[in-house]
Amino acid sequence: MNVVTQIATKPVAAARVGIGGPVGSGKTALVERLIPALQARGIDIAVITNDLVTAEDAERIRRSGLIDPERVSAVEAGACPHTVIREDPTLNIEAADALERRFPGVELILIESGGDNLASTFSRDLTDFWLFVIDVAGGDDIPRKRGPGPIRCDVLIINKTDLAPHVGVDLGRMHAEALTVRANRPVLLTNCRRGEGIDAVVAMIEKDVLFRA
Ligand SMILES: Nc1nc2c(ncn2[C@@H]2O[C@H](COP(=O)(O)OP(=O)(O)OP(=O)(O)O)[C@@H](O)[C@H]2O)c(=O)[nH]1
Repeated sequence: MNVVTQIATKPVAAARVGIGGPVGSGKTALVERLIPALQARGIDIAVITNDLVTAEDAERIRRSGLIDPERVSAVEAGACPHTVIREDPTLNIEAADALERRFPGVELILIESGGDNLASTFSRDLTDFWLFVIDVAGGDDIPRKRGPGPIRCDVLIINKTDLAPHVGVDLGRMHAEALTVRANRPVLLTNCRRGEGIDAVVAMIEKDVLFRA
């Protein structure tokens, strides 16, 4: 087989999108909102979750009925999950490769992981694009703390916008400060409880990850 034929017949790998952020910020809730929204756009997806010593998040998504449970893989980090999404992402790369072999049409793999609070980042060997989820109830000073997660991610998601009035957060100011510390790179607002703001996240994935018009 010549080189041109080899390239033409090589299966196209799925895009890999990381979803990181502090414990409880709403990463799994975002995945649960993204699954039906992406499927409605005809996007073939699979999911990987990273947990410390359990498969809690994977089990929750499998039970949700939103996706074929076989399309959900769990990586048990055994240590702080940032180890397996940044320092040595071998386990996650193997899990993603296995999903691609099993589901050859898969176009997008969502890789959820908590980790080192505001310091967690994804290795570029693992992900093509990554989102970092913080939440309003965690405090409006989070963007100002300039953690590597909120600063370096491709898009910062500020979730739980519904809680702003209850925790005394000025959402407009928090959004503006997040844009400032990120030098105007994308910041999106979501309410995963009610599904608000999800369309904008899907549109960004379609445009910037899947390169669909
Ligand atoms: N009010 C409100 N609650 C939310 C929202 N998104 C998530 N939650 C709630 O916040 C809690 C944590 O959400 P999860 O999706 O489990 O958070 P997580 O980041 O996946 O948590 P870990 O996997 O433990 O790191 C749950 O009780 C959710 O129902 C939101 O937009 N608004």
